Amino acid sequence: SKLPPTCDSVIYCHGPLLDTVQMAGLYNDSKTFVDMKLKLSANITMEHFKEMMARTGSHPTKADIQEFVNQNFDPEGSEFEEWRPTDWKDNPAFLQRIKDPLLHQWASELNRLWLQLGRKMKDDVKMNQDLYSIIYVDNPVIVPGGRFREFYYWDSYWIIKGLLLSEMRSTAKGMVSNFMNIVERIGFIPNGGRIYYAMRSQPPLLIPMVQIIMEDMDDVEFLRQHIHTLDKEFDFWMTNHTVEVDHDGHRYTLARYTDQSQGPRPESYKEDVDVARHFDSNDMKEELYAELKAAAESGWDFSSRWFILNDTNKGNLTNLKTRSIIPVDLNAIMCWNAQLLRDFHTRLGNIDKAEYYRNVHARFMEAIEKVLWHEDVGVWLDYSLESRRRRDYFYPSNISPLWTGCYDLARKEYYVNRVINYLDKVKVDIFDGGIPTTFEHSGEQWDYPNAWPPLQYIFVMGLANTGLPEAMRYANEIATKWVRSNFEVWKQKTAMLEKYDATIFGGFGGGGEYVVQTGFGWTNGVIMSMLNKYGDALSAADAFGTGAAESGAVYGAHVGASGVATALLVVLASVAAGALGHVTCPARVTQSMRERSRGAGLGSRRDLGLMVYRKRRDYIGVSGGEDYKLLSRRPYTELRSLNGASNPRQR
Ligand SMILES: OC[C@H]1O[C@H](O[C@H]2O[C@H](CO)[C@@H](O)[C@H](O)[C@H]2O)[C@H](O)[C@@H](O)[C@@H]1O
Repeated sequence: SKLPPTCDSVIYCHGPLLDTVQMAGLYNDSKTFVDMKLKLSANITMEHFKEMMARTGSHPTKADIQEFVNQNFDPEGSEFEEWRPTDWKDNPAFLQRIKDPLLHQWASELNRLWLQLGRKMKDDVKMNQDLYSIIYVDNPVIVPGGRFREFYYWDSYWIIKGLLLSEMRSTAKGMVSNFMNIVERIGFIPNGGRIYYAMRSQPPLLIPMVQIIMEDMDDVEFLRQHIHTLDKEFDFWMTNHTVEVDHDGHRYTLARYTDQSQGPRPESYKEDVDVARHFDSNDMKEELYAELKAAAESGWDFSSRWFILNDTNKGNLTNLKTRSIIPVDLNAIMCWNAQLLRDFHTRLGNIDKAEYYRNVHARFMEAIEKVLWHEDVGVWLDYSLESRRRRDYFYPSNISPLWTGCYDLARKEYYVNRVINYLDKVKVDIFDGGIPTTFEHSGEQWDYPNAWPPLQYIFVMGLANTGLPEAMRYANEIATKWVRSNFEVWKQKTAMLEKYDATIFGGFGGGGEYVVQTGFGWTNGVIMSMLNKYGDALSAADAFGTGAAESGAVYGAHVGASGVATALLVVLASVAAGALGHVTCPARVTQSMRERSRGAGLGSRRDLGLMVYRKRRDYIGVSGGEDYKLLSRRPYTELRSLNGASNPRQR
């Protein structure tokens, strides 16, 4: 049977008007047109469109189409009025936790950015919803920024984290209340706050949003008032997104992203139609559109993570098979949701419901363990429904069960040790600008070399939450790089970006179908969270006076006193304790580091140059500075290849 369009509107979601305007390519960004406001009703606008088509013999020029749009639409952004969040304050308490004066000042400026990202809708939107593509909500929201002028579902989790640190409780709660209202009206939360997003969702983080609101405010009445809405959203995901997976003679229920609508994405209409030209039949084009929309639902639009070509992740957008992949992170989130709902219902005294969710949680735990965990690889991996095989590629989401606590906590050491070994093997900690999204250079924005804020957060907090020293050190190291690299961009541009470049210290993200956006909601929330967690010890630059990991991201072992003698003692003690494989100071490498350091103006450091070779990992620790630190974990070979080369960080 025929699927419905992305929404009913013949202006914003389907039909000849949308097709004519979007295919004319009037704007650099296809989203511009579908965010415009109608001057008159949809019916009258359609009459004007038909007249224009008749006048031009159904072959309007670009100028004819531009004139039609100018005469019938107001510019994008017409739905908002001036708004200053009433709960904004200039000195929230979390700032006091940040000791480094530069980072403290930066955090204070980030706190100020909420003032630029707040949006309140005009009353006219409520009264004349048909003239707008924006979905009306009662409470003002904080948007991501740039072209993203409406709420985004999963972005809002990190935005709300930041708002709570900024003590903007009423704005945060208002956003969650909007979501509750939307679930009641629409049945689930759309990808973003526009009607053209209303047939797909995004990673389901409403229930965790309520959890962080509860942690902050402990408002049981709020929970009681909305618990049924949370049940409803969870049901939506269970009903529409789960599949049965036969594995090793057992049947498991797991979730995946999908789409049940017809046609290209209205906000990227031309882009989608152009990719669909590779297919002849309408059915195949529709299959592609569904895969594109399912990928958008995942939040990773687009990525080689969703390509299947001969059971690999090679290819391009024509190879998208999002609906055939069971993603680790979605299932980790579903499992977490079930656990939180169990906790919420227990708190409210709803014993039967709590028992129901205890069961659902247990089933997700088992399915994640049996289908997605791999003892031999030492991590969780996405699963292909096509080949019934795991997809053994690195993604930060591979470790998301650590973040959501969806693994057997009684065997925590086992899982965490395996995961750390895995991370050492894939060597994702060698980059100066954070953890890359994948190792594939596809040109898509959720691929190498881009590094995305939510993924850094999931990665860092996942490791840190385990409470185990090696994992916490790893988390600290990545958080340090991320904060410093974001700060470097801020120093250059006074801007926060939606994504960065993992391979370049202070590098911008790129690729995909639109230019990198600034603002930026989740980026600010993630940095605030990291500064809140690590700000008591984190500095804007390391002991060498640079922020780059090249000269050493802080590894974490800060060992007082000074000098090589102390350092050696510490190293030997570490070896004795089994932390390092063996110690050697290869003269050639030591010499080259000295030269490089001198080149960087660091030659006067009297104790610079001790090298520690970590055999187990083939990584090197570098000592330096007044205090001894174990620093970079860059591979030995990479340090060698950097010898004498110009600084690769400079663009
Ligand atoms: O217009 C193209 C796509 O834009 C959005 O995706 C990207 O931005 C979102 C807001 O920051 C973010 O949630 C998403 O992860 C990004 O990939 C939108 O969500 C897509 O649906 C849309 O097609």
